[in-house]
Amino acid sequence: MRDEHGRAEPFIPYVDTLFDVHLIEEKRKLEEQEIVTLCSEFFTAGADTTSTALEWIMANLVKHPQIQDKLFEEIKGVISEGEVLEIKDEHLGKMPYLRAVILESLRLHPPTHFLIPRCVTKDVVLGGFLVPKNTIVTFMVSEMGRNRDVWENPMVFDPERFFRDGDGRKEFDFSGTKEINMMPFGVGTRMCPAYRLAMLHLEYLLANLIWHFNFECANEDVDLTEKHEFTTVMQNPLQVQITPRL
Ligand code: HEM
Repeated sequence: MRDEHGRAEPFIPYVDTLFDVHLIEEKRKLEEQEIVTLCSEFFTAGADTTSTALEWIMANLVKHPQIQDKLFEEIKGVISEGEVLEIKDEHLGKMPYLRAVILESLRLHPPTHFLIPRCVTKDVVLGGFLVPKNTIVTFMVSEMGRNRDVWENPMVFDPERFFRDGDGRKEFDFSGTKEINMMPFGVGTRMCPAYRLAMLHLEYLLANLIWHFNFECANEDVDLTEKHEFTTVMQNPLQVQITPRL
């Protein structure tokens, strides 16, 4: 979707909406400093997460060249002759394997291994355990995506797993209203407000990178050891040899 200036919709409304926020209990609008803080939080929350996600995706595509080739073939099948310079958002919806590659990487290597902690507001019995009021609860995002009871061969990078359950175009349930088997963006009222933007960014960046270049490992093998920083990054950053595709 694009606005009247031709800009993709997810990029437009955030700052505008902050000017319209009305704090009902305090009966006031946001102050300038609050708007600046929210904008800065938005950049921090968005930049590291997206770049970390992209690094893990590229690492897996370098480690598994046959998956990179398959992705390139999908892109080639969508782009018609003469339309070679830039893959645009209207092409992305026709690339289910592209989306599956990104989902598979977010399952196995979610940029944030924990959600923002929650506090229990009243005593709850969950799975036979009492969770008392005021308990701080943390959700282990990476453990969910690697759960053997839910995912077959969870440590194998296999984008095809997102097709086995349907025709591959079935929309993945990010919000977790139907089922929750992974939650790279969290779920519920505090889930990542920018998950659509993040997916669009990743699809756009990845499709254009793979369309123009071939990525190969610059070392003996890709080391997928993790290191916990603000996001969970590669301990040994990815080093690649990049060749333009002819
Ligand atoms: C691959 C990229 C991204 C991932 C994996 C990601 C993941 C997450 C996660 C797990 C949370 C916490 C959700 C919860 O506790 O339930 C979150 C919150 C948030 N994210 Fe993202 N995010 C990404 C991209 C972005 C982008 C691009 C932006 C902004 C442009 C953004 C802005 C935010 C904000 C503002 C919050 C806090 C929401 C709140 O506290 O209510 N994120 N994100």
